[in-house]
Amino acid sequence: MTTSHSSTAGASGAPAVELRSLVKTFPPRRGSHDSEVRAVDGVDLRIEPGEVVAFLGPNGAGKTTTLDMVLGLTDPTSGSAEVFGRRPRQAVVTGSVSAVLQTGGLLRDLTVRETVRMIASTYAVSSPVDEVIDRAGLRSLADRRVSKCSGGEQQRLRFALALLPDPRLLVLDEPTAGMDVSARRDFWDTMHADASAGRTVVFATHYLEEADAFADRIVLIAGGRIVADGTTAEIRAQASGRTVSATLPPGSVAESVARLRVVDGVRDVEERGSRVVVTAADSDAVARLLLLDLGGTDLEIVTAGLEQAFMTLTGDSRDAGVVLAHDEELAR
Ligand SMILES: Nc1ncnc2c1ncn2[C@@H]1O[C@H](COP(=O)(O)OP(=O)(O)OP(=O)(O)O)[C@@H](O)[C@H]1O
Repeated sequence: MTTSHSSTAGASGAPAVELRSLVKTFPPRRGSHDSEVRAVDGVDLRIEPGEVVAFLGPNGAGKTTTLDMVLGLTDPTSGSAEVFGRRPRQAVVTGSVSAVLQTGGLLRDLTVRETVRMIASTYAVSSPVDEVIDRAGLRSLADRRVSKCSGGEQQRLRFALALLPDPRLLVLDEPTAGMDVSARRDFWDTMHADASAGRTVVFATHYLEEADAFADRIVLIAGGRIVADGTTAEIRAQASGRTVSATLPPGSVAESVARLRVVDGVRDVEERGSRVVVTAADSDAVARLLLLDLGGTDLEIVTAGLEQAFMTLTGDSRDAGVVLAHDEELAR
């Protein structure tokens, strides 16, 4: 299959996306005493043509607001966003960038093919309808009404629509939210095939494994800032270390936690009832202290995985909606 987009090189050699000191604030909610919300708080980022980049972060991290500025849907409070060296709105108008958003935009009574044909007719130049349907993996569903398509199939249809202008940059904001594992896998299989043709792809996700499996590069966002940026392996290395946990004698936890916190190389000490979980560079020293001095039992030492790295870098985001569970099927 051939594609006509020339995403491996920007026309002027410009990066696909360049964000400089990007800030977006929102006023406090009416009647609230809170201060303004700094949704994006000084983001500098350069994405080269052809990269596949995941924005990974917990709820409220600032992913959507950042992508909205890349798409020209909202203006920065300060700083700048450029797409292939242009202002985002110009890039959208010329078809250099398009987006797959989570909701909206589909008419329930049209079929899949009718939908693609209708949107294609709004572009001055568009990819052929049947080619786009094929590329989005929709050939067998082309005559199905949108209302009869599953959530995952409707997302593939939105993907097909985003492909129509043959954009050099495709932006996807949590494209698989609400899909089950098998629908997510199907969606990413389709995306993999398309991205291998050299298109630049930037997507936001809560799913660690999705970022790991699909992106070349992960940009970890928390509190409106980039807290890590690199390949999965690099991110793991940035937060390398081991987790040592043990059960402590009743009544001794608070004192032991205080002692553990001041040990050289200890990054984090967490209390879980009578157990403590310590993240440290030197796990042997911590294990010795726990067993010999603090009366610890049931010792466990675990090498930090990507999940631990994520929590170390963002602060524990488990409650904020980041999906840390492994989906082995996705990570093929
Ligand atoms: N229009 C708005 N008015 C006020 N606050 C907003 C607005 N849009 C976003 N925010 C706030 O900005 C912060 C960042 O939100 P954003 O939607 O960018 O995060 P996110 O990382 O995409 O989160 P999620 O994964 O939950 O979609 C949040 O605190 C959010 O409540």
